[in-house]
Amino acid sequence: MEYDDYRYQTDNGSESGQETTTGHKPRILLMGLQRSGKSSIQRVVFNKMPPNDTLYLESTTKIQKEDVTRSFIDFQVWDFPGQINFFETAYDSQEIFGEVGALIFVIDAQDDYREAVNRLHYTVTSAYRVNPNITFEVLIHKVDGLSDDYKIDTQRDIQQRTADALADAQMEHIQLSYYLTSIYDHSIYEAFSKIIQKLIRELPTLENLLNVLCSNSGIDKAYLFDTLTKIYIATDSSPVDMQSYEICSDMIDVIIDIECIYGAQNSASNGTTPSINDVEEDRSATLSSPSLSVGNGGVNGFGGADSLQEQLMSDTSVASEPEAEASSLIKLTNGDVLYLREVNRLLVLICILRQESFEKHGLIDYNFQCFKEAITDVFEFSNTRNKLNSQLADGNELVNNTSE
Ligand SMILES: Nc1nc2c(ncn2[C@@H]2O[C@H](COP(=O)(O)OP(=O)(O)OP(=O)(O)O)[C@@H](O)[C@H]2O)c(=O)[nH]1
Repeated sequence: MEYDDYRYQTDNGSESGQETTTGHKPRILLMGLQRSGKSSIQRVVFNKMPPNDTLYLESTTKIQKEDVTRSFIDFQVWDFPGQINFFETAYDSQEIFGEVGALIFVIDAQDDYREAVNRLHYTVTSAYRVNPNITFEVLIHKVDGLSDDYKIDTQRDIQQRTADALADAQMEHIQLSYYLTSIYDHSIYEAFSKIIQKLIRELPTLENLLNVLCSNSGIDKAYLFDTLTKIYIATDSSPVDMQSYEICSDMIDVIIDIECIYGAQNSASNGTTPSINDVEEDRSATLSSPSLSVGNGGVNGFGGADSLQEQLMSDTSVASEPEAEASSLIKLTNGDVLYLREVNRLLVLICILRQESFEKHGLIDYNFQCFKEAITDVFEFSNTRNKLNSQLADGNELVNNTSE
């Protein structure tokens, strides 16, 4: 099974599999006023840029299109320059907005946001006229500098102004979702997780599978993460609390760092299996059969964290590597256990459970194998359906061309 088989196609804009037939990937647009933080968000979430480095980003002058690769989430992110109006007749708005999955509008909450709200209204109503299937998402961004009360007030005010403007334009049926975000904490990943989940056709099935896994294995909370972006693509139906999400997301970083130091690649070259079962962190982390990294190069000692991220971004050999499975266990001082299992090279499952429940880990492992097989079936099925849809659409195109 190649890793491409696990990638999703969005449902948006087509039951007919439009994205596949045109060869275009589903798009996520980042729009908003100048300096609102669009490029920073793109770099931090998808290119692993440290948040502080965004201080030196230059203003975007034309649309920056980027394919997200080596990720389960197979799409394009378009970063728009804030100063240009893309609904003017000089631009082909059908071409830009026709196939969009989500339009994310970024508002700088540390600035006077009245102009941004006007632009949001204009953008949403104009894009909706071109493509009513777009999901509209509003990031009330840079909230790191704001008090909790002020954050809530700002969100309420922006929501109210936007709702009033849409009502005046008799377009109150347009749905907008709001998120308070910052690149300096997990809120931006949490927001993207929710945004991406709306575009995943298989989400209800994934949630059901996670519910079954949790209830049969004594797991309190389970997240299915895209390893590269740390976006969770599904979770079970128990409520998500920021703390559990943050700790699971941090676990990915811990494992990648450990993998980077003790990783499998160098032992692959000398033919031995790395034995790192006794890696003692202060939280007693154990890691077995590590393969979370997707690089093929050597391990670069303690300076390796960056190089692993680089490998993550640059390696092209991932698809041809044989599948191996990473797992990891971190015991927390409060008696909880974090348990990570690699589903495939792009996805990891991270569970939170009580230490007593983990004593039956044979059962958990067995249930995980069933879960993994079910996930594989779901994506194989989706993949086959996408291919069929694409062949059907190609056939229709051929018929149309011949009849012309
Ligand atoms: N405090 C804070 N600053 C942020 C955050 N996100 C971005 N910034 C800063 O905002 C400034 C502008 O960010 P950019 O990403 O260049 O903004 P942009 O929207 O792409 O701007 P244009 O390309 O001109 O349209 C940079 O100095 C960032 O460091 C955030 O979450 N919090």
